Amino acid sequence: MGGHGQEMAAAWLAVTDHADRLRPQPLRALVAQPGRAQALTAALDDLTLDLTKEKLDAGALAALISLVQASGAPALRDAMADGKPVNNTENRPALHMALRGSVAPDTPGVAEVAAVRARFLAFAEAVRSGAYVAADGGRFTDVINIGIGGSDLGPVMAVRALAADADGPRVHFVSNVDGAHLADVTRGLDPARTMVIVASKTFTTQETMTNAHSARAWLRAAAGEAGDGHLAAVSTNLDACAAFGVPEDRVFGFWDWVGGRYSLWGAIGLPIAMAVGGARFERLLAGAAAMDRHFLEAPLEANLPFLLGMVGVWRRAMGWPTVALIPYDQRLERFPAYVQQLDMESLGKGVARSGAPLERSSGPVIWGEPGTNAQHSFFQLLHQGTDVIPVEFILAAEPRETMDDHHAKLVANCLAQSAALAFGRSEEEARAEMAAKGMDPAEIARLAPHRAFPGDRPSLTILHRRLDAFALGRLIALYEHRVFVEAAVWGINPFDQWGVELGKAMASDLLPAVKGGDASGFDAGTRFLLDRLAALSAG
Ligand SMILES: O=P(O)(O)OC[C@H]1O[C@H](O)[C@H](O)[C@@H](O)[C@@H]1O
Repeated sequence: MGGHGQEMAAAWLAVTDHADRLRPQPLRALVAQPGRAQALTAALDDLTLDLTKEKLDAGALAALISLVQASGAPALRDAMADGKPVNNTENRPALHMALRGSVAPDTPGVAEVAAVRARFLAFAEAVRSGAYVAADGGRFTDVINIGIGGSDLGPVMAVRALAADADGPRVHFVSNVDGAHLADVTRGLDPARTMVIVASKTFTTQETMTNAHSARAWLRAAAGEAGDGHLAAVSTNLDACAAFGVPEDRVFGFWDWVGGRYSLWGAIGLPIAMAVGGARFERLLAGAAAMDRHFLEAPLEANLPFLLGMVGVWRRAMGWPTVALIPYDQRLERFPAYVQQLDMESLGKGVARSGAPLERSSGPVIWGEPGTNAQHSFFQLLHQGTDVIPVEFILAAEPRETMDDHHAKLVANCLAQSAALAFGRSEEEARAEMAAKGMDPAEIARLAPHRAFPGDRPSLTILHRRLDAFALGRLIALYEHRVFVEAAVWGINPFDQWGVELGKAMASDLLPAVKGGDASGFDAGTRFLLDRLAALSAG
């Protein structure tokens, strides 16, 4: 697996040559080239990827396709779908596609997927319908999901994204070990009416277990031991769930071949099913499965995840280290946070699959907030700052809320931003505009440099018909597979996350000292902070 040295070196050289050729070419000129829409857009049904405002052209794209081919990414994709151990540092397959029916059912390890799905969807329906009731015989009105990382971000993102379809209990999320999180979520909730799902692949994560114990105490304070009937668990660690006091019939399992950040398609998705019901959850899976088919079958030049991956590789070749992800969709407000984990935990690596140091930059810094809000805060820097920050816009043609002309305004703003970033406004244009308003010439001269926009800032737009469960599933799977493509080209294993371990281990070591124990073994800086903390909390 992986590319062959010489072929890869030549393919990289071609890509960097194109990057050097295109870097000085203004987007104004590139976008005006004929045939750009044919060469730089692609679609899967209504889902459209517009790369016309990326600093790319057909020649650069062809070089990127050759690079992808030389890297062996298509063969690695097929190996993933076949259940081969593509997660080479943990010696296991990465079979999240099995959770939406996109791998052969006889693939080793996936036999239980459908049965577990049927169980957790039935449980969600029982809570929603009132067939499964609270200790006092009444219905559950609220659900709290306790989990962190992949056991939180997918569900919280999806539940917010699908708010238009929410017809079940209200679903809340607690992730942070900061007691403020649990306190703020439980304040105003009635423990007699609340179900708590403890979601943790390992069932050992400090934050989740701490919150789980406190939440169980909150339930028990209201209903005694019967409060335990309000608990459910999602984990691969069934013994630990039993030890925590959740009986088997309310424990929903998954498998070590699902990474946390790829797990919302299985039982980790229980809070989504609680909020919107099993039928919509199946639509979410169907949307992801449609993207899986496309990823597995479409030719590279028309394959959305491959194209998006190539753009990611291209941006690093151009020297741009960060990406702003800006959904023009309020309900996708947690999508950037979700993609942060998906992308940065997968691609934030400095060594290749072989363990050799990477020769090139790998995953970018991803960040973002929904538009139009972002326009009124950090877009200043995107337009006039000294760094080029590529933007990914996400936009639906149809709103879920038809309210006056809100949606037309949202759309106009999104299109305006990508055009403004690409084309800017020259100093001459700024001057002419001020002159047309009759401004004083000295004032025009003074302000022109401040009112000019350099432009030439790339972006892409992902457009779909409307945000529903199917479209959301498709969009998430698009980003999942894009990460896979980038990892394959850079030669990274995207399925491990050893980089989160060190801080966890140090936190365990520090806990006794924070509680007042011996701190002499720690470094001087840490001892200073421990002393200050002790002084401040005492005083
Ligand atoms: O589901 P859990 O085992 O509680 O893990 C929760 C999260 O914590 C880990 O440290 C990883 O960084 C994440 O990939 C994971 O999703």
